Parts: sequence; C-alpha cells; structure tokens
Amino acid sequence: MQTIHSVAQVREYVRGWHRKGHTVGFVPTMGNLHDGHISLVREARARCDVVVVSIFVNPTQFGPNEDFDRYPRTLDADAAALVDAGADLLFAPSVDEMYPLGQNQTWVDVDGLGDYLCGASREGHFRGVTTVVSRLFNIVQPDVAVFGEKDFQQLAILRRMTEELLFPVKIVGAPTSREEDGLARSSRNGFLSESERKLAPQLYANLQQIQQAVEAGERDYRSLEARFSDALNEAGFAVDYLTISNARSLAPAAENDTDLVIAVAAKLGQTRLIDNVSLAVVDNQ
Ligand SMILES: Nc1ncnc2c1ncn2[C@@H]1O[C@H](COP(=O)(O)OP(=O)(O)OP(=O)(O)O)[C@@H](O)[C@H]1O
Ligand SMILES: CC(C)(CO)[C@@H](O)C(=O)[O-]
Ligand code: BAL
Repeated sequence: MQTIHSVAQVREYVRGWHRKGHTVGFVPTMGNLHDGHISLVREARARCDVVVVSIFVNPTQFGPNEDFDRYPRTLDADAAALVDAGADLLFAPSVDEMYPLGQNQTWVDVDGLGDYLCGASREGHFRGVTTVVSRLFNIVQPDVAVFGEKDFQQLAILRRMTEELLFPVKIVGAPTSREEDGLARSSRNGFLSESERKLAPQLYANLQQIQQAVEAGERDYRSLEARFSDALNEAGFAVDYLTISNARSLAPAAENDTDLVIAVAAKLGQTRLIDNVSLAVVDNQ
C-alpha cells in the first residue's frame, strides 16, 4: 500500500486503474482508525478492484469551539492497519493540499436535511462535509464510496448530494460497528475518562429501550423523547438532542410514519458522542 500526500499523484494512480478497467472503492475518514473504519474498508474491498482510503481532518467541518486541534492524528498506526485491511492507497493530504487557495469560497450545501439533528447544533458542519467530500470525489473519482450508518445524517446528506450533483458514484452505507458493551466505535471514545467510558454504553441502551417501546405500540414520540432525554441527563450526560425522526426527511416523526430513526447526540464531559438506530414500523403501513 502506498501512502501519498499530493492530489496530482492520486490522479495519476486513478488514471492508471481506470485505463485497466479497474473499479475504484473509496473510504473517506478523518483517521485514528478503529474497527468501524476497517469494516468500511472491507466493504469497499468486497465491491471493487482497488480501494483508496483518505485521512484528512477537515477544518471546514469544525466549528470555532470544536475539537479540530485536539482531534487524534495517528497516521503511522493507521497506515499499518490499512495494510492489514487490504487497502491499496492511502491519501493523506495537508490542509494546504486540499485548500490551496486558503480561505474557501466555493461551498456545496444541501438544503433541508441539514436543518435537523447535528445540523441544528453544529452550524456549518455539513456544508464543510459536503464541500470536502465533493473535492475528494473529484480527486479520487471512485465508482463506490462507503460511509458508516453511525453518522446517519451525514450519510443521508451525502446520498442526496451525490444524486443531485450527478456524481457517478454509488454510495454504500455500512452498519455501525460496536464495542462488546454496545458503545458505537468512534475516534472520540478515546477522549473519555474511565468513569465516562463506563457510562457511555447507556446511550445505545436507551436507544434500544425507545425502539422496544415503539415496537410495543407507543406512538407519543415527543413524550418518549422527553422521558429518555431526562433519563440520560440524570445519568450524567448532557443531551444535545434525542429524537424519533422520519428516516427520510429527518424531521420529527409523525405518528403514522413508517421508517424511523432514533438518533441521539450527547456530551459526556467534553466529549460529544452520537448514535442511532433505525426501525420500520410495520403496523403503520
Ligand atoms: N462505529 C462505526 N461503525 C461504522 N462506521 C463508522 C463507525 N465510526 C465511524 N464510522 C464511519 O467512518 C467514516 C469516517 O468517520 P470518522 O473518521 O469521522 O470516524 P469517527 O470514529 O466517526 O470519528 P468521530 O466520531 O470522532 O467523528 C464515516 O463514514 C463514519 O460514519
Ligand atoms: C466524511 C468525512 C471523512 C468528511 O471529512 C468525515 O465527516 C467523517 O470522517 O465522517
Ligand atoms: N464523523 C463525523 C465527522 C465529525 O464529527 O466531524
């Protein structure tokens, strides 16, 4: 596996592969790789002839008071894990390589889906994600790109962007990879203290309880949201949002909606965690 830092070199590799008729799978990441990322690489590996992984902590998707500076950067360990996972190319550009003109002036922005959940509390976040993923798609020109369902809203927004901008890329969503106690794997889990780490699986446990309540016929979604937010806050989280949403529009779910996503973002100390579960309400059809 080659690690390269320049856009021009990636283009050269990709041209060679396309000339040979190889299909290109792509996994964009911010690095500090864990088994969740590796599962995406394996998904790309199973679908394509060659696999490109990018590692880029993208400044335009972080707000001024977020954790851009302290986001973990572990390139050597990441490269070793990618060799084991069977990636062919690691693209690890600098900020100057990705934003050569400095202050960015050309943005890709998806209306609507960004109004809810993380979009409501992280102003400008998804505009940064869609802008950098557009640039990465233009550089890597993949046939398939794999993203995690853990970042449910990001996946929905990137699907919409890809369709509306006519990128010839198949977007694949991969299931959330979890620790044995249910906690969704995330680079930010490394920020948790020992006691926070013990508490963290409560997030998924509460999502599962909500899922069970809905499956048992509970339809007062707003009071479920309030009840479980209170429970998490009492347990020591600071809940940013906990919503039962329409899985397509991401708007708060109505009683007769059939495809739902139960999504949560909550802080434990300084660390913001997100998670979600999807469910289909069959008796609403
Ligand atoms: N537990 C997981 N299971 C499956 N996919 C995941 C998981 N965690 C992250 N991903 C996916 O990996 C890709 C890169 O995500 P990213 O590098 O931001 O990792 P992360 O662990 O989510 O980091 P952070 O939580 O700090 O943002 C995204 O498509 C994301 O959805
Ligand atoms: C998709 C992504 C790599 C864009 O920077 C990032 O948002 C992430 O890691 O999920
Ligand atoms: N995993 C989504 C990227 C972010 O939190 O900035």
